[in-house]
Amino acid sequence: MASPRLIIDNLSCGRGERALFRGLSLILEAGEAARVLGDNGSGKTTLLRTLCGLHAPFDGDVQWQGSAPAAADEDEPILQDDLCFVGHDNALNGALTPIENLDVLMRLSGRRRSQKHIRETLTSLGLKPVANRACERLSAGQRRRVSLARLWLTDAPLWLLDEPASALDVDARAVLGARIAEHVGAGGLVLFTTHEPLTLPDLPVRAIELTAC
Ligand SMILES: Nc1ncnc2c1ncn2[C@@H]1O[C@H](COP(=O)(O)OP(=O)(O)OP(=O)(O)O)[C@@H](O)[C@H]1O
Repeated sequence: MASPRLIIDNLSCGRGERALFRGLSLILEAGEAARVLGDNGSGKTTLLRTLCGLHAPFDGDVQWQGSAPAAADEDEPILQDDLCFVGHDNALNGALTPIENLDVLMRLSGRRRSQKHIRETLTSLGLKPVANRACERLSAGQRRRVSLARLWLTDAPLWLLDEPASALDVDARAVLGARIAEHVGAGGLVLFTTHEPLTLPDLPVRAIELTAC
């Protein structure tokens, strides 16, 4: 099987009728990480959501594993099996525990993970004491860690991460940075945004600047 590759060709994106950026082209190969740069409101989240198929691009083309992402209004699952999207929001149900939330999120991405595996992952991220507590009763940083735990549970090659370090303390940011570097070192691809300091050890990171319309 060919190496995974994300191709973005002359992409223009926006919200509603309003275009935000134009002319974005990028080829992200296996073993590469790229950071999307731009001011608040420049369209970084819109870009990542478009790449997932949650919005249709205004113009241009996106290819992942040789095909365009599923359109948001199709009956098929929006998230493809071979990408992991961690959005700005944590996508957690406040009434469910971290274990229950991760069970659901992994199933939605086409994977099943045992409770034991999920519990061990949460423990490794310092979340053992809250693993059975409703997520609405967790701190902001704890909720972000729960959401990011998917990065230890998924085997998807492409990660799209929107502000993954938000609400994380220094130690958790270091753990996240090491996990991203490990994934890329193993041939994964990561496209991320961040306003927080995020160090990726020994990893060259390409910079992608959005050009405002
Ligand atoms: N649901 C929505 N409907 C209409 N416009 C939206 C919606 N969500 C965001 N926008 C607008 O789209 C623009 C781009 O938003 P986006 O979230 O992509 O920016 P961003 O670069 O990720 O910003 P930040 O750095 O603040 O996270 C903003 O002007 C925002 O007001």
